Amino acid sequence: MEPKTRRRRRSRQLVATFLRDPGSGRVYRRGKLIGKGAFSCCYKLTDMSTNTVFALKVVPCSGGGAGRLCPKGKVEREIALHSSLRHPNIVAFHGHFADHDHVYMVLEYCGRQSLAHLLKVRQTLTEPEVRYYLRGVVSGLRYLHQRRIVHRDLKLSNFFLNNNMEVKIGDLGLAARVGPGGRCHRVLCGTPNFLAPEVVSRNGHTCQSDIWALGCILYMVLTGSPPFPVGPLSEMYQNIRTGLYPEPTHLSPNARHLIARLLAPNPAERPSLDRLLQDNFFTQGFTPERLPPRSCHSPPNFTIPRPLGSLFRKVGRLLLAECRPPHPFTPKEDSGSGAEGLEPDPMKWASEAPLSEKRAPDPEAPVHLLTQGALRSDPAATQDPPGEQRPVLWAPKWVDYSSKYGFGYQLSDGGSGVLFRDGTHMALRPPGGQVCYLPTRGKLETFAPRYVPSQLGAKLAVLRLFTCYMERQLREEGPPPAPQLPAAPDLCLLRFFVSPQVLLLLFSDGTMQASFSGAQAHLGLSGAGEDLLLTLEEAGRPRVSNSLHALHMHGFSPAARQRLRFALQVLQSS
Ligand SMILES: Nc1ncnc2c1ncn2[C@@H]1O[C@H](COP(=O)(O)OP(=O)(O)OP(=O)(O)O)[C@@H](O)[C@H]1O
Repeated sequence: MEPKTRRRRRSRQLVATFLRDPGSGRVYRRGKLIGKGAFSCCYKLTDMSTNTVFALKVVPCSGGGAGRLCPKGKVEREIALHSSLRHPNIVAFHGHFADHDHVYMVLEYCGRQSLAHLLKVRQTLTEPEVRYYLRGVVSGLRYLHQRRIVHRDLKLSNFFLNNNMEVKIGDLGLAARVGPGGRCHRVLCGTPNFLAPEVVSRNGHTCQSDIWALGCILYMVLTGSPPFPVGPLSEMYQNIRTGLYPEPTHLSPNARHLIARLLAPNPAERPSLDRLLQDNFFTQGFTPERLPPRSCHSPPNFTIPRPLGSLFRKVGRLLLAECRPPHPFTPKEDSGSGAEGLEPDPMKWASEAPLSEKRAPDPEAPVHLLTQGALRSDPAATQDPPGEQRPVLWAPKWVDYSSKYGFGYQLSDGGSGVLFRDGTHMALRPPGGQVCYLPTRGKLETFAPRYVPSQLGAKLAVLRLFTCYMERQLREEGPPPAPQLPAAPDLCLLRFFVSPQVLLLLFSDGTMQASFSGAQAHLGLSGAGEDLLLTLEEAGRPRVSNSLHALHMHGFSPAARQRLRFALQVLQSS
């Protein structure tokens, strides 16, 4: 017997290296063999005049060709149907021609093969990836169904991926238009363990039979195995008819619920494509806008999901840019005297140039308070928000008087603090008003209010004045803040950045706060490690906190994502 490799090489040579489409006059160069199917082979193909790369599907139409002979009429039906379609999530059909031995279809080249190839490497996919791929598939399938076309062979190997990881439904060899009753001929075709109960029972394919296949696919990509494993046909078909599959208990409740909806034995109970996208599985989890090519080999890293990663990089840059050498604190005439000398002109408080433009302060320059603000701290929530309700410490009010004294803030636990121009920090801690002074980082001095040393009197006066001002002048809308865990005595503000649109604060416990004046919104990152907590708050909406671990598992909701995008836009323009 001839060695296998030699036989394969010879059958491949049967497809010429240069091919001319007599209809268009285009000349193509055949490239390497991509793979072989039951009735066809697929090659890489280059248009000689434009260098565009395509996939060439070659179907033999006489004995001795590239593969098994295709049933008569099948390829013509495939061409007639596929060539009429144009959609970003369907493999594009660019042309066809034939010679004595073969029919050639010039198709869009999908350089990253198919989801079947990907799953073979990865074993299972993460929920955000599955949402991403399914969104594309649903979009392509909706297009087909709107044209009364059922695919009838939806499976992972027919979901192709181009170089940009965009998913494309391909192989329309079994696709057919449904008749007036919404059904195709009552034939048993497709991949056996993805067949819907009505197809197994020979009641014909409908659009809902494709939806069933999506259920099988969802199950398979999340668990790594099909819901109805190949086995004795009668047993498998019985399980399909009754919708009996191993319960994937390790999946999220939303994933399990959607699988159950899709694998409803009664086709009428399966969701439509539009309803499918409204399922909690889609609406309560984050869907990446694109996936990196490396996700073909390993799970993409959603630990800091987009756009959060970019946002924190930007925050980091802005805060570092604000990092100036400490400047001596010389209140001179204001020293120890209390409020009068410091009382700023309220008209000037918000009228100066943004701090992003400011230079190192000139001691002789007139004193203006540059920026001030207040954010609503606890909007009335009428229902439990998704996510967690852990107490989060943040600064709803602030005063920027850094041109002369420092930056003051009030914390949600009722305490307040000032980061002085000389880099020292002083805070008043509730309930007794204990004074916590940090002359340098890591060195904490605490005093009862009456025993503050006289050399710190000026700073205490500034702190008191700021506190008083924030309490009196900067009113919050809505109810007073909810009770909070008190801040640690050594908590201090490390950095701040103020522009007309945004305030950024970085505290010594790693808490980062970004507050957006126009939208009355704020986001914060607090805690550490697995407990890192992202808090989003917006006027009129309940505050939502999510651990980064939960975001890693389930991703952002669309609303949270939108808020983060907004935050990023604001920061980028700062
Ligand atoms: N448009 C395309 N771009 C890139 N690769 C493709 C394209 N179409 C098919 N392929 C690849 O070519 C190989 C053969 O595909 P083909 O459609 O001929 O058969 P199949 O889908 O593997 O099997 P069958 O048609 O029997 O279900 C497969 O590996 C497939 O991933």
